[in-house]
Amino acid sequence: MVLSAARQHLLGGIRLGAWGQHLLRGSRLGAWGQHLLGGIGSVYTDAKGFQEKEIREKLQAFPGGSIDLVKQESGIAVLTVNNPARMNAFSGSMMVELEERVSQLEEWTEGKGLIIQGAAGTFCSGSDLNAVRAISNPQDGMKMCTFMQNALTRLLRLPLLSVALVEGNALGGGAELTTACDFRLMAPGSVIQFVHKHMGLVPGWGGAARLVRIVGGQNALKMLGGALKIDPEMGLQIGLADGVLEGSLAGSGANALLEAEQWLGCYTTGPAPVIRAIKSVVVSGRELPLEVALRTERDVFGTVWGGPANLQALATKAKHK
Ligand SMILES: CC[C@H](C(=O)O)C(=O)SCCNC(=O)CCNC(=O)[C@H](O)C(C)(C)COP(=O)(O)OP(=O)(O)OC[C@H]1O[C@@H](n2cnc3c(N)ncnc32)[C@H](O)[C@@H]1OP(=O)(O)O
Repeated sequence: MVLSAARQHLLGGIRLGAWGQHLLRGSRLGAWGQHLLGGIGSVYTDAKGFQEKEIREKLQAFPGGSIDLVKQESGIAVLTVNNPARMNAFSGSMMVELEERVSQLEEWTEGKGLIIQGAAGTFCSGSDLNAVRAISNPQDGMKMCTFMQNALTRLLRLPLLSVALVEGNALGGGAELTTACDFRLMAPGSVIQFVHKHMGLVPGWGGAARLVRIVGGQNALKMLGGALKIDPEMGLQIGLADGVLEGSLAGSGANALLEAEQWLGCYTTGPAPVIRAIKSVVVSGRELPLEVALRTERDVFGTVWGGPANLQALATKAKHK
């Protein structure tokens, strides 16, 4: 395949999942279509001076907790931020595990949806403050941010419809993590709060850039400037929350998860290639200049046109009443 200089530039740092690699071999897809269907990857690369291995080793020096992934037959995976003794704060090793779980999801070609939750009824209280204290110099802070921006960008670009199931608190980096999902569902009594100003900081995991795209610049300024506690009602009002869990079902982790699965199921019902193509055209529309997005949409369209689901729908003379 011969790539133009511009295409090569665009491709810099992109990691293909297995599906993307498969499509790459002799397919009709353009470069972005290939990447989108495989889950396009990184913002930073070794070539751009990002020493991932070095940062990974540094983060591993701060252990504790885990990031647990369960891929279900239904095509919906559940990712759990698990460090309940610290209200699910992210240790360094959990940051590394998050990146590894994202890699596993990039390889999961049968997947359609993803739910991110915290263990034990609360979402995530951000970075582990013990680790934060140990690396509180600008160089190390920027390295950690680079690593997390990469992981969260790849997470948001997965060809899966993703939802953050927010129970309890999503604070600091935890609030940023909610913005790396397509949707946010809030349980009664839950709070999303960018506490960064109170810590003398701004978001660094890409949370500010994503927040502006979700709620607009005005609301983002208010949320960051006031370190506002966003409850479910306010979340719905400003478009941060896409739904609020029923009070009757909330309160127990298992029920909240069940409710989130039902909610997400409204959007993930159908064949995986179609659901993944839907996410891919939305990512391209969200992230790319219009002309590139249009070409990508055409290319992704080509993967489903005349495909099994399309032919079956044509054969059954579907009516959409
Ligand atoms: C801001 C930028 C940065 C980034 O983007 O990377 C960050 O995210 S920094 C972290 C920002 N988050 C915080 O500052 C959270 C601080 N914690 C709290 O406000 C409270 O602990 C709260 C509201 C999460 C829970 O309050 P609650 O009264 O219900 O419980 P405890 O305070 O008793 O907490 C239980 C236990 O968890 C420990 N904990 C909580 N959060 C963290 C954290 N982020 N890092 C490390 N440890 C945390 C807390 O210290 C308690 O431990 P204990 O040994 O019992 O004292």
